[in-house]
Amino acid sequence: MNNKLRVAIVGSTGYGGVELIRFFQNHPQVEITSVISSSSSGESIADGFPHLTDVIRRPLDGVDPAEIASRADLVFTATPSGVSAKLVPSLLEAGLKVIDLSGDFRLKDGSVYEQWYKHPAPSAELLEKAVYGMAEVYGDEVKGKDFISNPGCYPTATLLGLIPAVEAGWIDPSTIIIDAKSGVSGAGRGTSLTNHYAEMNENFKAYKLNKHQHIPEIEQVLGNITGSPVTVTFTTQLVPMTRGIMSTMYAKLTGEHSDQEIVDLYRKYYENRSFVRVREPGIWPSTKEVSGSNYCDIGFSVDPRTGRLTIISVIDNLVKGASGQAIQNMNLMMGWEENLGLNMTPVYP
Ligand SMILES: NC(=O)C1=CN([C@@H]2O[C@H](COP(=O)(O)OP(=O)(O)OC[C@H]3O[C@@H](n4cnc5c(N)ncnc54)[C@H](OP(=O)(O)O)[C@@H]3O)[C@@H](O)[C@H]2O)C=CC1
Ligand SMILES: CC(=O)N[C@@H](CCC(=O)OP(=O)(O)O)C(=O)O
Repeated sequence: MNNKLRVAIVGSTGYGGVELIRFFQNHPQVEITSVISSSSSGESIADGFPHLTDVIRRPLDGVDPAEIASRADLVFTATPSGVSAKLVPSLLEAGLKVIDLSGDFRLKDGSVYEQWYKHPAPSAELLEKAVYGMAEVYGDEVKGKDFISNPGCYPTATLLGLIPAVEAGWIDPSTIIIDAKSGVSGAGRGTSLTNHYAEMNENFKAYKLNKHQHIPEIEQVLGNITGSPVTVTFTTQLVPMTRGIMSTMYAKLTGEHSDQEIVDLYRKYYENRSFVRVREPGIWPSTKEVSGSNYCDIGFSVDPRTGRLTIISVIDNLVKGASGQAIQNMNLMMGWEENLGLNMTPVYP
């Protein structure tokens, strides 16, 4: 008898969706029983993604919560913000466990969501119910739960880089500046002028300055840790590469600490966690060193002249920033080892 967890993917024809499919090929406890599309049901996913030829043989299903519940136990919603907010309530009502990859359920205050996302917020009850699945920080809260809101890509790189120092009180949260860069797959598969090859190749551009929807997510988590409101300066930039996020953070140190002390603090914080790798002093990570993997690599530099700490944190936006982290959350929900199916060595070079 097959005792595998039956999994469905809504938004399977997007970048997050196909990344889930790639990782599930190596997961011993999961069977994909439905790949779902709102626009191409009945077609083969390999029509749009020839790299999935012979990987997924069943045709795409439509978006019907009752039908999904008859085929699967758990559903990933890799759908745009606004879509997840409308769809997830019916999936939960149908009795499915849900892991949502969008930003729709991350912010606990609906009015803050509406201010930054410009869509009607989900109900207060569902915002309360959604567990923010940053496994390294809130893993215990994820265990055994039915509904997880997967963190954003930039917040994942940024928060994993900041939290140990903020929690220890070693940096002043009011001085945090975050300079973040992303590859273009962060914007999804839909084409736009901004992501057009001729616009992005050999180019480097800032966008959504002081207006990015991930600002309140970062501030919500840091505020919960410090116990008082935190505001951050957050700049996002597109770089001409496919995958990867580098988040570079600057903050004032509250006391004197060496690079080695910072490294020791972070190694202690992430002790026994599979996916955060803390670099030796003077060795800083690059995006290629995590590409295709669920790792977040972090490096530091203390500047005794300015009293500031620089933190560099890198992830693959589609893996640790989206689908890999979502699978890590699924593993924790199900009471499995968090790294099940995720032990992928980065693709290098
Ligand atoms: N790309 C990234 O690095 C990250 C993305 N995210 C978030 O994850 C989610 C998915 O992102 P990504 O895969 O990049 O996005 P894509 O744009 O690549 O894919 C989104 C998919 O959603 C499906 N979709 C669109 N409208 C509907 C609808 N009304 N009902 C059901 N499905 C619909 C589409 O497929 P179809 O038309 O076949 O239904 C589409 O393929 C987004 O919320 C994104 O913000 C989070 C972290 C990182
Ligand atoms: C490069 C790029 O465009 N990235 C996207 C990330 C969007 C995303 O992941 O959105 P949610 O997490 O809010 O769902 C952006 O900056 O808006």
